[in-house]
Amino acid sequence: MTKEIYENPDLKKERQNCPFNKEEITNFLDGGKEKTTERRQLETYILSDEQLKDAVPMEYLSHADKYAEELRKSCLLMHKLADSPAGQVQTLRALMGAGLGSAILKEGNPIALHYVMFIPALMGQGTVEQQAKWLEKAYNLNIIGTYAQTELGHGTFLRGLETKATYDPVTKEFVLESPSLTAYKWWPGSLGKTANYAVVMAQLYTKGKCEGIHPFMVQLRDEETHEPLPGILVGEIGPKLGMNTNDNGYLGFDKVRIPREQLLMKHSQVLEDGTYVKPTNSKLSYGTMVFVRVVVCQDVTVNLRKAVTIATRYSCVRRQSELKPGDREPQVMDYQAQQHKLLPPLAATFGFQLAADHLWNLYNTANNSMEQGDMELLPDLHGLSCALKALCSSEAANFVETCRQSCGGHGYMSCSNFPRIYGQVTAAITYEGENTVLWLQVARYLVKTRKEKSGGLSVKYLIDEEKGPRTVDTTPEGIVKLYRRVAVGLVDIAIAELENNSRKGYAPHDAWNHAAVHLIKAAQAHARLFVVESFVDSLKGSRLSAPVRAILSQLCELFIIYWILDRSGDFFLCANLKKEDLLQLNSKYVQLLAAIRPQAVNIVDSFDLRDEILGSPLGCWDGNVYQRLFDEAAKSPLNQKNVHESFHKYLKPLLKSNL
Ligand SMILES: CCC/C=C/C(=O)SCCNC(=O)CCNC(=O)[C@H](O)C(C)(C)COP(=O)([O-])OP(=O)([O-])OC[C@H]1O[C@@H](n2cnc3c(N)ncnc32)[C@H](O)[C@@H]1OP(=O)([O-])[O-]
Ligand SMILES: Cc1cc2nc3c(=O)[nH]c(=O)nc-3n(C[C@H](O)[C@H](O)[C@H](O)COP(=O)(O)OP(=O)(O)OC[C@H]3O[C@@H](n4cnc5c(N)ncnc54)[C@H](O)[C@@H]3O)c2cc1C
Repeated sequence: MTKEIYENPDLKKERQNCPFNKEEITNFLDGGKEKTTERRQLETYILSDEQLKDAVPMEYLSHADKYAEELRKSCLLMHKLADSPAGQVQTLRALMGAGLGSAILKEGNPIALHYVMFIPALMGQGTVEQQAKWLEKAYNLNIIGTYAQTELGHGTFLRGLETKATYDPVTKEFVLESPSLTAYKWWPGSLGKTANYAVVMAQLYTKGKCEGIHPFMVQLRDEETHEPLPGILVGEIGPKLGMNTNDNGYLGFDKVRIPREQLLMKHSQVLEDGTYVKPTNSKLSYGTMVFVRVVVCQDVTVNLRKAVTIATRYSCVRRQSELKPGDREPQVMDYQAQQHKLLPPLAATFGFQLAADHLWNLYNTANNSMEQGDMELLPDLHGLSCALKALCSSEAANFVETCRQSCGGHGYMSCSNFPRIYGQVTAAITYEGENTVLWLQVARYLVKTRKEKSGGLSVKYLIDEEKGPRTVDTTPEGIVKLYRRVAVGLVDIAIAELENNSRKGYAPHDAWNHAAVHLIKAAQAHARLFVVESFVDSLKGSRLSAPVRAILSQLCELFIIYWILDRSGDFFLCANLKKEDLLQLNSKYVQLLAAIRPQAVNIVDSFDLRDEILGSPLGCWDGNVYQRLFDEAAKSPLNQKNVHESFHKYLKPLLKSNL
């Protein structure tokens, strides 16, 4: 006899008469039918392993036990790599990302940095010989590494890092030193307890001169005992807002000697006699960060998809208040206010993914040409990776918090999974370049392009002036033009501010600092333009069935209007927008909310996120929210006995004390 599968009647209704093929959207997001099949096989392979399941929710474990438990699962996952149906590379990608990996390693993967930064740093910064020496060991997990750059005193300002690597031509070694407390490395993931090697970024001194920061391969711990090597002072930095089992650590050096060959010398070298050989571009040593910024865009998008799926399903199960006097309480999703909270982030997941795909393609093209010595694409790659990393992470963090709020009190439970998702997304605002700092990097590129009339593909619009009348057209293509005018207009305002500051007698650096508010606005408008343009163009170019195209076009239109309504001042200022245009866009926006509302559950279903990946009683496919919340509460250690021992110790004496 087959067991009947429960499905909440409201969700069941939402799923009836879906006008589009959900599987087609799933394939579109996965990058093809075969990719979907592979992903599903991999998920079944990993998620069906009983040893990878948690005996108790992580929240109830101590800080140290959480780490040990996540490390246990992480190592087990590595053992499973060899037999994975998706092949090692695909499996690793899935396990390191915010999707499948987070279903198992909920609090953070203690060996993530090995794959996300250590191996990419070896590949991007090491010579062929150095790669031959360390890469195989790294792939075989004979060594586990991290990327140690940030210090207690400096994260953003890399030129200010204090760790010193001084070349000694007599012994042909570098001497690593942390000259002060603020020179201690602070933050690198996996550094606290897991890694035994690190790529360490340090100021290179040779022949009495500082040549700036360079990457060094450094062994931190004994390969057998795991004890720190002499002169290495290493530990964990303690609990954080999220990602608590990433064992972020600290690291100091007390005159640690390493052979000359451990400077990663792909781009610059120190010869035996101490002669320094410069790289073709001084920023090539920043390459590992560029790679991770590209990956972050994809990661925060997957996290946003999870948050939106949880909030959307819950909002269709949850009934509250009275919409029509005397009627049954409505699904909270039927309030326009709730649609306004959830449908823009739902649409954003598509916009961000399509922009992130463009960035990934640019990364690969630029990297291939840089391997041939051609650096032409580097400024555009740096500009776009900073712009999209900053935009996707900050918007996603705000959207995730809105999703949490949209679930009322239950969204505040740890088991809702919002705290973890938020902890991960908001971290991405800070790591890999704090967003404000990245916006200012983008602005530097925009101002330079506009003034010098030269720049890469992503900023071409700043060189080619718009021709023809500046009318307001509210078709998607017309709206892209409005965004373009805003981006150009805000760059011009920032430049005017810079010039104004110069006229006031400010030195260039002061003129820049006093124009920061305008510069950041311009950079944000540029990033938004890129996302909006990618969204509109990608839909035009893709081979989609009419029903799928129809729903994705509605989402696209909703999203690009949402941002205009959100920042209408910029559009009045720079794009000729009039009150009537805004009112027209406003009414189009609310019509779109109503038009998309009936398909919200079907759209999130098409993300095809398994319950284990969502990790939330509020977002499960079956909508059995209340029972699942109760089941979660039953796991609390406080519910294992009717009376807790602390009652006898503390509360009872107080109750009897007649205060
Ligand atoms: C899972 C995640 C774990 C997390 C890990 C981490 O967080 S790891 C830690 C992550 N930590 C961080 O992310 C730290 C964030 N901080 C930084 O990345 C840098 O200190 C900086 C970029 C803010 C400034 O650097 P600066 O003072 O050296 O530079 P400047 O401003 O004087 O500009 C000079 C020129 O260089 C150009 N240029 C700059 N960068 C790049 C690049 N990557 N590529 C190419 N070009 C680049 C720039 O455009 C400009 O060009 P122009 O106009 O002259 O043609
Ligand atoms: C979860 C997590 C994981 C991390 N993992 C790693 C890792 O694996 N390896 C590693 O090396 N590091 C890692 N980091 C460190 C991270 O890269 C830095 O924290 C980040 O680059 C910001 O630097 P900071 O902490 O020095 O901030 P600060 O630069 O001190 O920022 C403080 C404030 O000053 C502002 N500010 C700074 N400079 C400017 C400026 N020029 N103009 C205007 N405003 C400015 C910032 O916007 C911010 O508001 C991690 C951090 C986190 C949170």
